[in-house]
Amino acid sequence: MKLKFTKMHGAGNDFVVIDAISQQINFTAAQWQHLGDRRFGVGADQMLVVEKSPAEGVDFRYRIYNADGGEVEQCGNGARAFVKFVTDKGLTSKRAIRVETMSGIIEPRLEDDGRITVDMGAPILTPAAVPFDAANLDSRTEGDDVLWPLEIQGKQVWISVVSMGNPHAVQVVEDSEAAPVLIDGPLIEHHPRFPKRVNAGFMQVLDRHHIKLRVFERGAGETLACGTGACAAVVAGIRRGLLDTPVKVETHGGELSIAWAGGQQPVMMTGPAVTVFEGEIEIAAVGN
Ligand SMILES: N[C@@H](CCC[C@H](N)C(=O)O)C(=O)O
Repeated sequence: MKLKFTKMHGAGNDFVVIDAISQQINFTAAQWQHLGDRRFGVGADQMLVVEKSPAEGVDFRYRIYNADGGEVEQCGNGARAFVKFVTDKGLTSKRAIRVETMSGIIEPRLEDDGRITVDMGAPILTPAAVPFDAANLDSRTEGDDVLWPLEIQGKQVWISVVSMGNPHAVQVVEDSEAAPVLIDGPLIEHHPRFPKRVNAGFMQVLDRHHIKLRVFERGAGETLACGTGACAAVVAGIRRGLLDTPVKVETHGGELSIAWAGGQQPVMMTGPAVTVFEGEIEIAAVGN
């Protein structure tokens, strides 16, 4: 079939966005991988699929597939791209949109300056719900946070575990540029303590309102920015007593602003969404 798509990015985290209201989409993992492939397909960190929601009072549903073909629960930068997509395509005239994701309903809002703010909901901090297997581990506390020791190839790193609908392991590093993101990232992603794998964040604190962040994403490798990773890092940093809301998050692809008042308050993420080009690609039948 011929698929119409829009190539977009949010702070360099890039997406193939697909209107599944006017097109019938039922791809295999191999077909998602093909779309995400930077040499043989379009190339993207994630594929985003926009659908109508069957739920009352909800405007849309959007589904998220990582470049490895796996469907996942949440994507912060993707939520902003989604808003620009449905607005630019005339699929809604609302500025505040209720959208269903695999991990629940989020509420993005288009700002006057063109940036998008997303209410990402409250962070989930119970290890089992992340999910993280904390059995027989000796944790330590720092501020209000609980840090867990993770063994990776004979060394120990201390991580905060946070779910923003999807799982994150966040560690504080002295220098994010020198951090072993490409070596430790995949080991953390596949660590047996994370039964659904995990996104691995490496955060450098510059001051109480400013961090640098690199994220090795589950199913996509290191990306230029990760929205849920930025939310998880700021939550961990505030709980550890290192940061105060709001926090500017500097990534390799741009800046995000994250605000969180603590506890069960929602994490608010503001940042850009950009359309790169529109295209069409032939999708061959591969996989089941
Ligand atoms: N890039 C995203 C997160 C996408 C999903 C993630 N790789 C996962 O598997 O959970 C973001 O901006 O949040």
